[in-house]
Amino acid sequence: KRHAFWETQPVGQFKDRGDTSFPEGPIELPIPISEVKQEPYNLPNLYEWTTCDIDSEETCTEVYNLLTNNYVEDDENMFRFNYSKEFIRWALRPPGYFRNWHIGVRVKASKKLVAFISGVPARIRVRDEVVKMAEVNFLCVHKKLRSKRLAPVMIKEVTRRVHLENMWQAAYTAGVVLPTPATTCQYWHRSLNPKKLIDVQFSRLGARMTMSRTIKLYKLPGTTATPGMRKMELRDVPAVTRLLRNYLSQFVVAPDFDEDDVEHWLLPTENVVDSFLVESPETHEITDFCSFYTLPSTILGNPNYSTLKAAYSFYNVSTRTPLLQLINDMLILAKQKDYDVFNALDVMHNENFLKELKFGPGDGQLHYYLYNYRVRHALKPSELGLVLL
Ligand SMILES: COc1cccc(CC(=N)NC(=O)c2cccnc2OC2CCNCC2)c1
Repeated sequence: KRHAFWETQPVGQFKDRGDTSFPEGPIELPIPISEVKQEPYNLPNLYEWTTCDIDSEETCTEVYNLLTNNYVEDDENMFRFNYSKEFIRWALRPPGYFRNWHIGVRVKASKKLVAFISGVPARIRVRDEVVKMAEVNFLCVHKKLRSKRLAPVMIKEVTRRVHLENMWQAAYTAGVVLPTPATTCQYWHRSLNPKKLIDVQFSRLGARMTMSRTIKLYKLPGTTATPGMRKMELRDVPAVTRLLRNYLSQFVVAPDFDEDDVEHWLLPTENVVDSFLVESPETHEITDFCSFYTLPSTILGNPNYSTLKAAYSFYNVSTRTPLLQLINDMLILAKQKDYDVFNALDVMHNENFLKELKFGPGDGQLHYYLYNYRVRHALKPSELGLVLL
């Protein structure tokens, strides 16, 4: 039965789509915390819940190894996301995070970690309402334990723990269609190292294209073009927060970032997140901002390469520098740091640069979901100002 689980949940149901009688907003109302189930859901007998303390080197390594061997692969099973340990620590410890939202499942007998799901708190604005939500991510069940219906009970357990913190909405993404996408995005890739991308079959040589012609097509200047472009520093947090809040205010769904959020999510962290800004050489005003996060992929079964070094567009704001020039400079910086590919979704204003800067469409879509929050009709990607990791 398709979506047997999701038809039991407070999410927009396919059968209700287009029915404008439903108001936009929460589907179920909050209940008193005392009425929330106080004890964890039952797991199949052989398994037990565990809270993963990712500050612990040992436990963080267990989560890293589980994801490295069992997390999301592309449609052709040629690549698997390979989030680094420092990325996992960054992703799971934003301001106000809850340790017990980092939920693992262990085999009782061996204590082996065989599944994981996480939530982090976020303030997400939907139109003119700021809603406290959990961003749920990294749902992973060991390959050997698939179709044991572990995922539904893990989703119910993270939901229960979110309810205990008096939060009633969540945001998540998936490559599969579930009831019911708030937005469906297309992903795009910009080759930085076309020879490697073709060798590992991430890309194909275009028709009537030679390798040398392809390398020339994607060649970038060695240095950036924008005067005053530099890495973001701690002292820039107030100005970047102002710039970003103003930019994000135009989208239907977007994070309601404050300075603590900007410091956590956007201050550069080596091999995790890179962010750059343009400081006007005349006025010293911060006029533009761009950022990407680092998410390598394991290359499955290639004799010459084991890792694809990928950058993912994060938040970009151009108020003075032309968007094309700002993003092209970010591509140049990523190439300087030896990234193989730069990925982006067609969210926010990204469609204004994708084709121009030689991004090619990916072969899949990323669906965004809101839990217990109905949006009248699916948003256009350009109305979405939220990038999940
Ligand atoms: C290249 O290696 C891959 C390894 C696993 C899956 C995919 C395809 C894919 N599913 N890509 C995306 O979901 C994607 C493409 C462009 C931008 N962000 C993305 O996903 C982000 C956001 C959602 N969580 C995963 C990372 C590619």
